[in-house]
Amino acid sequence: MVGLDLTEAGKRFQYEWIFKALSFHIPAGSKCVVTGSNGSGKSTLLKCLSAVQPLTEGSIDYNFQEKKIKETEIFEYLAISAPYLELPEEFTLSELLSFHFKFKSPLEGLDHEEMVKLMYLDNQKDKYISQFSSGMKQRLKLGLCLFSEAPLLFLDEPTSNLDSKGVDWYLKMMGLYAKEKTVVICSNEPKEYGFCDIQIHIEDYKLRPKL
Ligand SMILES: Nc1ncnc2c1ncn2[C@@H]1O[C@H](COP(=O)(O)OP(=O)(O)OP(=O)(O)O)[C@@H](O)[C@H]1O
Repeated sequence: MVGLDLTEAGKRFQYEWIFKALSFHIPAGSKCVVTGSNGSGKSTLLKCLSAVQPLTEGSIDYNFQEKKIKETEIFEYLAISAPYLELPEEFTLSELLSFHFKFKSPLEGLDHEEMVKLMYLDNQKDKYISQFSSGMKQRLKLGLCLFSEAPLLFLDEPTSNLDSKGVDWYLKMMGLYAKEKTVVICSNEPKEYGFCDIQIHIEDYKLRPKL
C-alpha cells in the first residue's frame, strides 16, 4: 500500500492560490476524503497528488512498502476515476477491457467475464462505450479502477450519475476491492465517503487576508 506525505504544498493558477501550506500525512491503507465547495480545489489537489499537474511550491513524497517512489513513477501504482477522464467511446466493452488490462494487471482471480458480471454489465460486452448510459459508464470507470492491481486509488466524485442501486453497488465494491488499498476521494456527498478515516477540508488551506 502507498503512503503519501505532503509538505507545505501549494498550487497557484496565475495570481490565484488554490491551496497553500498544505502539510498532511496519508498513511498507507487509509481512506481519505477531500471536501470543499464547488471550485474550491479538490480536483486540482487530486491532479497534483497524481502528478498530472505540478505543485507551485512544496512537495509530495510517496512510499510503497518502506521504499520511496519517484513522482515520475507514481502512475504505475495508481488507478484514477474522475469525471474529466473520458472512456474511449469507439471501443466495445470487451475491447476496452482487453485494452485496459494490457497496461494494468487485473486483481488475482478476476477474469473479464467475472468483472462484467460484477459491474452488472452482462449482455453489454459487444456494445460500444459511446452507446452506454452515463450510469453504465460510471460503473465501468469505477470497475476499471477497482479491479486493477493498483495499491493507490483516486476517485473524484465516485457516485456521480449513479442511482441509489448504483450507490449501494459502489459501497459494496469499495468494501470488497478497496480494503487493501490507499484511497483518496474528492467529494461533497457524505454517502460516498462515510467509510473514510481522514478528511482534508481544502478550504482550510486557502490564503487568508492578513488582519
Ligand atoms: N488549468 C487551470 N487553469 C486555471 N485555473 C484553473 C485550472 N484548473 C482549475 N482552475 C481553477 O481552480 C479552481 C479549483 O478548481 P477545481 O476543479 O479543483 O475545484 P473543485 O473543488 O474540484 O470543484 P467541483 O466541486 O466543482 O468539481 C477553480 O477556480 C478553477 O477555475
